[in-house]
Amino acid sequence: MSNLYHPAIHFQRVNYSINDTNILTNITGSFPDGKITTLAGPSGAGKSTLLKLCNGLISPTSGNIYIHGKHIQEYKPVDLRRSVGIALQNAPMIRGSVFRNMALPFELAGKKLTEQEALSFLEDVGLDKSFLHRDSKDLSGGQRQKVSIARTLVNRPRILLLDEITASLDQNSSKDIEQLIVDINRTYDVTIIWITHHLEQAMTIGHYTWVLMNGKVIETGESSLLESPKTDEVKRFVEGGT
Ligand SMILES: Nc1ncnc2c1ncn2[C@@H]1O[C@H](COP(=O)(O)OP(=O)(O)OP(=O)(O)O)[C@@H](O)[C@H]1O
Repeated sequence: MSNLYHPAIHFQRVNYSINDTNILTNITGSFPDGKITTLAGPSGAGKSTLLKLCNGLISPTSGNIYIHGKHIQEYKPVDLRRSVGIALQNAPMIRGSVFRNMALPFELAGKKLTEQEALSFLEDVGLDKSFLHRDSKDLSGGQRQKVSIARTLVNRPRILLLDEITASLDQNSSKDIEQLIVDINRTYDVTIIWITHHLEQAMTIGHYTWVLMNGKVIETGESSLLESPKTDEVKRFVEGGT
C-alpha cells in the first residue's frame, strides 16, 4: 500500500555540485513507498546522479535526504546498501559462477548464502537451477540482468534503484525484465526508482514519474503526465525524445 505521507525517499532542497558546477539544483520531492517511479529526461539531465544520491554512493553538497523518514546520514553504510539495492545497465559480474556472484556480496557482509537460498532467488527472477553453476561470462544480456536483480534481492531491499537496466537488451528480453520488475514490486512491496529513456516504458510500467532537465526537476506526478505535459520544455522532450 502506498504511503505518500511516509515516502520511501524524500529529497529536501538537495543540491549537488562538482567543482562549483551545479549538477542537481534544489531538488525537493518524494518517491512514494511501494510504488514504481520512473526518472525521465534527456541525456545529461542528472538522472544517474540523483539515483546515486539515493543509496549514498555520493552525498549532497547541501540539503537533506530521508530514507523511510530517517536522515540518510544516520544509516550505517552497510545497512543503507542493504536496504537500498541498485542494478546497473551493464550488470557487472565478477569472474566465476552465478552462485559465486550471488554469494559474494553476502559473504563480504559476514554472512553465508546457501545454494538452496540462492536457488529460490533465481526462481524469483525466472531462472532455473541449471543457472546456479553456470559461468557468469556465458550469460546472455537478459540473463545477466536477471542475475544482477537476483543478487540484489538477496539483501531483501525495501528500495530498488534501476539505472537503464533494459537499455542494451532486445525487445523480448526488455519486456521480460519489465514484467519481472512489476512482479517484484507487487510480490515484495519493494519501492522501485527506475531510470528509463523509453517514455512508453515509463508510461506503462511506472505509477509515477519525475522529469529532469538540466539538473532540475521540471514535472512530477502520475505517469500519465507524459501524455499531456504542463510545460513547454517537457512537451518538446516528449515529442522529440531529446
Ligand atoms: N564525476 C563527474 N564529474 C564531472 N561531471 C559529472 C560527473 N558526473 C556527472 N557529471 C555531469 O553531470 C551531468 C549529469 O550527469 P548524469 O549522468 O547524472 O546524467 P543522466 O541524466 O543520467 O544522463 P544519461 O541519460 O546520459 O545517463 C552531466 O552533464 C555529466 O557530464
